[in-house]
Amino acid sequence: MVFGLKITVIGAGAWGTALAINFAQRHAMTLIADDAAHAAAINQTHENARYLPGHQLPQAIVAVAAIADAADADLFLIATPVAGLRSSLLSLQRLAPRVPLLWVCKGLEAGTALLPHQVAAEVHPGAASGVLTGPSFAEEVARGLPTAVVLASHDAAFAMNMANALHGSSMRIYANDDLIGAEVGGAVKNVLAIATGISDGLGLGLNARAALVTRGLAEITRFGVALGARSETFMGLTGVGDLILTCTGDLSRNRRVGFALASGTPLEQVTRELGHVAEGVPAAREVALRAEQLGIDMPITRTVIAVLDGRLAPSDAVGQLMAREAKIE
Ligand SMILES: NC(=O)C1=CN([C@@H]2O[C@H](COP(=O)(O)OP(=O)(O)OC[C@H]3O[C@@H](n4cnc5c(N)ncnc54)[C@H](O)[C@@H]3O)[C@@H](O)[C@H]2O)C=CC1
Ligand SMILES: O=C(CO)COP(=O)(O)O
Repeated sequence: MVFGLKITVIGAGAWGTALAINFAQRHAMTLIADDAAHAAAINQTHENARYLPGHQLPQAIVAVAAIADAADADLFLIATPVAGLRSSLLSLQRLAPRVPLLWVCKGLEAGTALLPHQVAAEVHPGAASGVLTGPSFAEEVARGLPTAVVLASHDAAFAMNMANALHGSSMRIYANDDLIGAEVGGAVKNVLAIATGISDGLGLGLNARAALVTRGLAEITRFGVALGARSETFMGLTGVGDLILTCTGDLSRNRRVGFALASGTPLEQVTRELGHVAEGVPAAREVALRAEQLGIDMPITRTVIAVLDGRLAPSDAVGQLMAREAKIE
């Protein structure tokens, strides 16, 4: 087998592990696990039982416990939640300041409301970088099912080179230079998946879900364009593509949060029992904050926050949206 790049994946959660399985067909993959015990378990069993149980990892994938143990890479893939992005970037800035990097997290940083590329610009501006994002459940990628995603970077040539390098028979990768649009689509669809989870959990029907998805797309587009994105990006994989997947696919953790809230489970218990990150929970407040600063109306996002904060019962949430005055579409 011919190996292309030496790739270090930072974060051996569900998504980092699934991407490592896919890319191991063409590249030499190292996974940074949570700790030494997690790395040892992955290396012994060739399975990541903590985050992606039931999927065999190719023997060639090696897990280690620290970035310093795998700093000699051609490419870094940051696969932590947004909450781990800044610290990962700081480590890379120190250990491998010129090595290209990609992130795959979807959200806005809690406390700063920054998009991932804005965090990267702050702490690690020296390396070529971008986001890999789009409609892609880890479970299906790990099974080798066909998936299409987008590699977006402000540097169009870098996006094309990386798309070519990572592209494979079960993962089609399109290049795009609308980094803002790609990141906004990925961040806000998680909030809307909580909304459709609530609606479906309450049994409000397919009409209500289609309304939430469509009006949600209008919300994403208004927000993204105000931040400098191109509106057509939201008609692509990272916009409507990921929105449909996450709002309707039962593999979505954010959708599952909505379902559990609809059944009356408190948020704290829902997130604890999930065992994985649900980025829509922290992102909702950051999106609303940024939208308010921009003067953008995001009623579905606002309603999701009211439910997350316990100020609005899930059973009243969709009714409240329906009760808004008639307006032009
Ligand atoms: N699972 C999926 O299907 C997909 C996930 N994503 C995105 O990828 C990112 C990671 O998601 P998953 O791997 O599914 O999450 P996960 O919950 O399965 O795993 C998260 C991993 O990051 C580590 N982590 C958690 N908080 C951290 C922090 N503050 N600093 C450093 N490391 C931390 C955990 O220990 C774990 O190894 C999220 O932003 C998610 O939205 C994107 C596409 C698909
Ligand atoms: O981003 C995803 C699919 O594209 C995964 O969504 P969840 O985090 O809701 O599972």
